[in-house]
Amino acid sequence: MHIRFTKMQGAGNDFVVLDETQGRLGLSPAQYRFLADRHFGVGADQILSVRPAPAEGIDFEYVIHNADGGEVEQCGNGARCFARYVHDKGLTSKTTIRVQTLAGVIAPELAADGRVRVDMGRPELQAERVPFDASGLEPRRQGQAQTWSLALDASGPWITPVSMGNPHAVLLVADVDTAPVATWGPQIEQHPRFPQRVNAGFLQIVSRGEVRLRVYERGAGETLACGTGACAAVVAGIRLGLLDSQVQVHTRGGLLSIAWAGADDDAVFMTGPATFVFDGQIELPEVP
Ligand SMILES: N[C@@H](CCC[C@H](N)C(=O)O)C(=O)O
Repeated sequence: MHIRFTKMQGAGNDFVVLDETQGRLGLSPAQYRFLADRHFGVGADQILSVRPAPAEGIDFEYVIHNADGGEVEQCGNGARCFARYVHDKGLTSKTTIRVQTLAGVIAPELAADGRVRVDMGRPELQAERVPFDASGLEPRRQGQAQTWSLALDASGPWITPVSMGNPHAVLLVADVDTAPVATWGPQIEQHPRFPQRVNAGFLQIVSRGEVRLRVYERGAGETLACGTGACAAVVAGIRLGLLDSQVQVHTRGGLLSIAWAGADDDAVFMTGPATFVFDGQIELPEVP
């Protein structure tokens, strides 16, 4: 099968975007993995599919597959690229679009400066809803947050579980450059207390309005940036009493601005870049 695609990136988190507004391509998990493969395919952290609106009041459906071929609930950097794609490819003239994801409706908005601002919805901090299995564990309270030990070694790590529609475990580190992302990342991602696996965020507090962040993503490994990871890290940092409501998040691939007013019902807002890289076409192998 021969398909057309667009390569995009948001703060270095890179995507293959597929237009399925005129009909589904019906790709298998192995074909998503092929597209994401950096040696044999195009190369991407996630594959984003643009589908027609599933209901009244919604503009598009946004479907996300990780590089491992699994479908996931949410992707923040992808949401910005999705909005830039549907607007610049002429699929809509709206500058604020309502997008259905597996995790609910989000609302990206194209800003005048070229960046995209996304209402990412409200975070979920109830451990069992992330989901995180805390049975038999004693939490440690810090500020308004609870942290839990994953008992990987004597130091913990102590994590704050947060859902942004997809699951995150946020842990504080002194320096992201020396944090054990490559060793702890996969262990946290696969930890049995996270029944749906998890994205692991390593958060360094620089000041009350500035952090550095590295994320080992579920189904993709460490990426240059993770939008939902940035939202989850700022929510955790605010609840831990360490951050104010507007935070600049430095990732390895760029800067994301996150705002959260701090109450359970408040939505998290993320602003950042969304960049077109190239259009292409590729022959997909017929793999199930
Ligand atoms: N890169 C993303 C998150 C993509 C999904 C994630 N790996 C998961 O499995 O939940 C972002 O920018 O949010």
